[in-house]
Amino acid sequence: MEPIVTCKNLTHFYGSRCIYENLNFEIPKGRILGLLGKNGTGKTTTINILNGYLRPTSGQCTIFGERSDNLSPSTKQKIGLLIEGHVQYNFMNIEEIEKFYAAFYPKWDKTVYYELMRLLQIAPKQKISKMSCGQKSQVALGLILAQNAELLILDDFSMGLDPGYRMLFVDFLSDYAKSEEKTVFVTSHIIQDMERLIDDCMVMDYGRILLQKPVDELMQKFKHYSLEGNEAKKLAKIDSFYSVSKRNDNSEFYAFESPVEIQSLLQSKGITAPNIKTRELSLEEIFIGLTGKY
Ligand SMILES: Nc1ncnc2c1ncn2[C@@H]1O[C@H](COP(=O)(O)OP(=O)(O)OP(=O)(O)O)[C@@H](O)[C@H]1O
Repeated sequence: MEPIVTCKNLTHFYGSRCIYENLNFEIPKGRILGLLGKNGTGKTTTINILNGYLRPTSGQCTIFGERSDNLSPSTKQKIGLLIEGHVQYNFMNIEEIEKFYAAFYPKWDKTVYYELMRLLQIAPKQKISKMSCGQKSQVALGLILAQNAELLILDDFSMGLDPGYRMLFVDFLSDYAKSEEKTVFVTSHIIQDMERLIDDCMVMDYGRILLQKPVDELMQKFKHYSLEGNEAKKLAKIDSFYSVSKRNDNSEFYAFESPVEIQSLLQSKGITAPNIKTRELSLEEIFIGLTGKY
């Protein structure tokens, strides 16, 4: 089956500044892809290209088989898009805004909207103007889900939500996407949320893509290693090691290799490490290990 989203050799420059070159990825039907990157690495740029708001400098992006910069109205209807996070019609209440939006979307499914509102304890008569920033985000998310789109593109979906509501929403979205076979592309700065939600991840650094992998594989293979003594200089010369540093009397690094492979790599570089320690990582720690602390 053809993937829902296909990006081939996507390259974008703002003026002479390269955001990235030759980005290739696909999102098969029913998968959730998370785009992770530090501030200003190009996540919103990618979302704008996907939505056809921005034409890439070169390369091509297709959605449901059509070029993203020339989508037909019927294909646009299949895409639910969260860009700003907030609903604008402050004078309406929860029920009124649902009815208003329903008129624009032929496949509108109010059940999912009211289910989410109930879970988040937002009453039907509650006025949007009297809601907090986080509550408004929740309404916006409910309205996106009710569109019953086949592809959901959610930029920074967790903006303004507190930890409890974020977890509620992430679990709700994850169950909903799996049961309805929705395809999802998300960005968020809150990486713990991504760990619970996404199937595949793409990590961006400034000017390039660092990595694309299924999250399970990433979490299984990428580990933190710590060995006694200051060997940071030698370790930094090993290309496959990430974020080599010295901490107190230890040297630390991150790598995809297994402990056995690490031992033989170290031996080949003349480093003896009888007491090397390995630690499994959360997705947030993996992100820091891959991209560095700053
Ligand atoms: N229209 C534009 N013209 C010139 N430069 C831009 C434009 N839009 C974004 N940029 C620059 O391109 C880079 C990537 O921006 P983008 O908004 O895609 O990053 P992001 O990963 O979404 O960031 P954040 O995590 O802060 O939301 C940033 O350095 C930004 O300043």
